[in-house]
Amino acid sequence: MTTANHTNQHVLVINCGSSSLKYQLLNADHTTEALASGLIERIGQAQSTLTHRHGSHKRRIEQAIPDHAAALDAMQAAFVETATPLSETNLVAVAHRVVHGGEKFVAPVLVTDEVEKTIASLIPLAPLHNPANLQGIRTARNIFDNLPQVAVFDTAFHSTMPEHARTYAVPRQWREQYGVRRYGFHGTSHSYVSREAARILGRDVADCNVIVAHLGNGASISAVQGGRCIDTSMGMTPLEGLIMGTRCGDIDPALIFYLHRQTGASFEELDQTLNQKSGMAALAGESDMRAVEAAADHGDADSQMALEAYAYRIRKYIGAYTAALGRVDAVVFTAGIGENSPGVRARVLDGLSGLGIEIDQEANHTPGTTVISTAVSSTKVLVIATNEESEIAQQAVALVRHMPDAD
Ligand SMILES: Nc1ncnc2c1ncn2[C@@H]1O[C@H](COP(=O)(O)OP(=O)(O)O)[C@@H](O)[C@H]1O
Ligand SMILES: CC(=O)OP(=O)(O)O
Ligand SMILES: [Mg+2]
Repeated sequence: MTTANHTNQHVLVINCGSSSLKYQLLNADHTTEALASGLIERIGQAQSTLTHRHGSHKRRIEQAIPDHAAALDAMQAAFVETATPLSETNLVAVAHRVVHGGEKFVAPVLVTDEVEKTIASLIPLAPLHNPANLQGIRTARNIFDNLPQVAVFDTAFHSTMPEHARTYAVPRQWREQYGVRRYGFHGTSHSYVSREAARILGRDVADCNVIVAHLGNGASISAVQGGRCIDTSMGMTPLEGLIMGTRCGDIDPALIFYLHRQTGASFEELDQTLNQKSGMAALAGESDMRAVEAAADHGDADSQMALEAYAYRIRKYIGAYTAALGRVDAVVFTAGIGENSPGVRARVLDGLSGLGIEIDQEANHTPGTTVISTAVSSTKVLVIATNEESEIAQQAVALVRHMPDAD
C-alpha cells in the first residue's frame, strides 16, 4: 500500500552476535536516518558494556548482562533513560539480522513459530551466529508482541549464484539430503554496497559489475553482475574464503582429518580452533586489525607475514572474480577494515595494474575519500561505508507494507 500517511514511522533493527547486540532505530521511510543506535558488548562476561547514542547524546553503561534477553532489557532501559521510550515510538516492525537462511529463505520473512523452528534447524550450518540471532528474535517477540517481526537473511542476496558457482563437487546424496552447497553471507552488506557503487559511478545497477570486499571481523568478497551476486567467497558456512580475525578461510579440508588422526583432537575441538583461534589470531597473535598493523609497524615479523597473507588471499579472489565477471567497473572496500585501513587496501591492490587497477596513494590515505583509484585506472576503486542495518530496515519495511492487512 502506498497511500497511508507514514509520518514518523520507525523500524527497530536488531543484530545479535554471539556476544554482542547491535541495534538501530531508523526512520521507516529514510532508512539511512538513525534516531538512535547502540552496541552491547561482552554479553555473558563479567563486565558488559552498553553504548547508546541518541542525537548528540552518548551514554556508556557498564553492568553485568548475562544473556541476550537481559541485553534487550538493557536496550529498552537506555531508550527510557534518554527520554525516548520505545513504547512511545511509532514502530512498524522489529527487523532481525539472521545469518543463515539455508535453501528455505531467499527473501525476508515475517517471523512465525514455524520460521523460528526453521532458523533453529539451520544452527548446525552457522553455529556462531544463528543461536544468537534466534535468541534475539525470541526475546523481541515477547517484548514487542504486538509488532511484526521480520527476519532478514545474510544468505538471501547470494541465492542468485549460478549452480556451477554454488555447487561443491561432492556426492549427490550429500548435496540433496543435507543442503551441502555454497550459500554466502554478509548479503545485506554486499547488496547495499554494490547498489551504492553503481550510484556513485553514475550507472544503472543493471549495467554495473563490481567486486565488493567486506572486510570486518568476518570477511567475504563477492562478484556482483548487474545487481546480482554471481559468486562469493564464503560457502556452506561463514568459514570459507578470506582470512579473517579468528577464522582460517580456505584450507585443504584434508588437514582436518590429518590433525584428527595425528593429534587426537576431536572434530568439535578442530571446529572451534578453525572458527575461533585461526585467521589473524593464529598468524599474528591478535585478531584486531589495528593491533596487527601496529605490531607490523613495530617490526613484528609474524604480523608482517600475516598482513601479506591476508592481502594475498583477497588479491587472488579479485583475480578470480575479474575472470568470472569479464568486465569489472569497480572494486569496493567496505566494513571496519575495508573502510578504515589504507594499509590493507594498498597491500591488496599492489601489483594489480595488469588488471587495470591503479590506486592513488594520496586519495587512499585521505580519510573520507570515496574514489581512491587514479584517473587512468580502468577499474575504479571505491571506499564505501556499509550500512547493513539500513538495508535490513528497508527490506523489512517493504515486506510489512505489502502485507495484506497493512494499514
Ligand atoms: N582504523 C582502522 N584501521 C584498521 N582496522 C580497523 C580500523 N578501524 C576498525 N578496524 C578493524 O575493523 C574490524 C572490525 O570490523 P567490523 O566491520 O566492525 O566488524 P564486525 O561487524 O564483523 O564486528 C577489526 O578488525 C578492527 O580492527
Ligand atoms: C557471517 C559473518 O561472518 O558475520 P560476522 O562478520 O558478523 O561475524
Ligand atoms: Mg559486521
